[in-house]
Amino acid sequence: MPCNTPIIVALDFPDAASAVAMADRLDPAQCRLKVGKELFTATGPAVVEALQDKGFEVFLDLKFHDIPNTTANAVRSAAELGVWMVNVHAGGGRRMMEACREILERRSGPRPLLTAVTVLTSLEQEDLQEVGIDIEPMVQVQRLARLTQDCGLDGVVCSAREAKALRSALNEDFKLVTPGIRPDDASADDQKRIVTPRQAMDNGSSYLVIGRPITRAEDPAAVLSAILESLNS
Ligand SMILES: O=C(O)c1cc(=O)[nH]c(=O)n1[C@@H]1O[C@H](COP(=O)(O)O)[C@@H](O)[C@H]1O
Repeated sequence: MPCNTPIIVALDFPDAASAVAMADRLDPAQCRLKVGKELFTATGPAVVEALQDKGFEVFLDLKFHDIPNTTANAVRSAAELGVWMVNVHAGGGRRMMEACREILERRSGPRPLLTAVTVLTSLEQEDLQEVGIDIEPMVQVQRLARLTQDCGLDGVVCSAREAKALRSALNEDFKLVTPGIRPDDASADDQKRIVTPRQAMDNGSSYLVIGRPITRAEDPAAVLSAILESLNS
């Protein structure tokens, strides 16, 4: 059954067994799943296939950032896995992002959505300053989002705090993928630019990436259902 909700559950687990056990508690009609660096480094592509076999669409979140040739070939390898979405860092620049889009266009078969991370949701202004970026996160996100759209990618990963401003500045179908989502009663953990699920949707997010508030809950399916309900109320 195709998934028609905006929720992407981040499976940040150290091994395939834990990730698959979590997937078994979730419903592919209610969410997509995200495989990131921890899980993929530990297990390789097998876990992606196992999750797909259970009916889930998978966002392969490896945030590629390298020279254009290396990154584009990595994106092609991700596409060969049949994933629904793959991402790169917008900071890799125009030539890198264009090479990634072009390699997907040249390939036959289903094309994953290609998105670019703008400014990580764990960063705030002081963190940017320390790495030589003397502007507010919002300004840097807007700059990188415009560049990403210009390079022909499908969307960006950003905080839902920035989604409202981006939604009005970018094409209607440009995807805004927003992690750093926290229901009112949840701990922020290491996230800084956080937003509630409902507010994120009201701000114009296309997809909400949610990890620990669901995966560390005693009853992950119940938390997911409550979040979905909060979006409909
Ligand atoms: O690309 C991402 O998914 C991502 C980008 C970003 O700016 N911030 C961010 O938290 N993420 C990912 O989103 C997930 C958030 O997980 P929780 O903080 O547990 O909800 C993690 O898997 C992060 O790797």
